Amino acid sequence: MNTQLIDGKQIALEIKDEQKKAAEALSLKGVQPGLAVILVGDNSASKVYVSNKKKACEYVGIKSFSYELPTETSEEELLELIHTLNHDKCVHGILVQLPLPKHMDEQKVIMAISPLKDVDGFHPYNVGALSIGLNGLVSCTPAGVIELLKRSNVTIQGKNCVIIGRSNIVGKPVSLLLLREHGTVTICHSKTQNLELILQQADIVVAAVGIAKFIKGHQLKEGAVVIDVGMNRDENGKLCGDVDFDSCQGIASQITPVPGGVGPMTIAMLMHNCIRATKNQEGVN
Ligand SMILES: Nc1nc(=O)c2c([nH]1)NC[C@@H]1CN(c3ccc(C(=O)N[C@@H](CCC(=O)O)C(=O)O)cc3)C=[N+]21
Ligand SMILES: [Mg+2]
Repeated sequence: MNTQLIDGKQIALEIKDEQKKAAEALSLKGVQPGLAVILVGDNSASKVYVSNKKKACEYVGIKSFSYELPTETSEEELLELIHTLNHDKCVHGILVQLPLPKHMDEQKVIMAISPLKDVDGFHPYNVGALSIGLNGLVSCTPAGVIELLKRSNVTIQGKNCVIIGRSNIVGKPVSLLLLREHGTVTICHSKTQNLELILQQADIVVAAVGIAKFIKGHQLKEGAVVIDVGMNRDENGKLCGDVDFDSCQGIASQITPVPGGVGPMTIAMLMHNCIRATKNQEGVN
């Protein structure tokens, strides 16, 4: 079996180019998409992510409004800023970078964002919409996983899809999206018995456990498609996924690398969500 690489960086670029065209079309109608990005505190990883998101906005033609607040900011002040942005006609998307400092209730903050501007798809309204098949904003990483499969010509319908991990930000929404695409979905987690047996049946594996190189090639069915959502550091401090990439060579039919797989797709789908939110709020196509 010749294992094909799923090039997330390239696919993300294609999506950003599509969104750029969409932004140009909006511009001709006098509409300028706007994204507010809020960063509280000085988590160095968060700073890098936020700057990458702003760069993507610039590339696509979305105006970004940046709010960098000190760690000591009160929850009340943050809620007030969100309230102001909810009513700001120039802002179509609001992103509050997570994690927030410990003295803030993340759920409360997310719930303060207007569901129409919730480009992260984290608001319970959008999560609920996804679960009953309504057309809300879908969380970026899970949407990126589906987009990678579709653009790599992977059939989801009828396939055994095994998701390792049940988090609210990846495992659960990915399972709902795969179900929406008519996959046969199994969610595995730390209490799952006979994981090896379940994995052996998987046509599509989505790994989102947060353990470096947790899944090995010999556990896969021959020809499985592997999407690695993990972002870990290996023993040498190098970025690596939840899948032992090298051991999957010759066994998987297609596989995403880390970095260069799902990560860039998260940002591309954020751009997609910003354009969608803009069209919805402005009442244009
Ligand atoms: N409100 C909120 N929304 C988020 O979407 C959100 C968040 N908070 N907090 C943190 C996580 C993490 N996240 C990533 C985005 C891009 C890459 C990415 O582009 N990764 C590249 C480069 C990785 C590197 O070199 O460090 C890659 O995998 O190739 C990774 C991770 C978004 N998150
Ligand atoms: Mg990610």
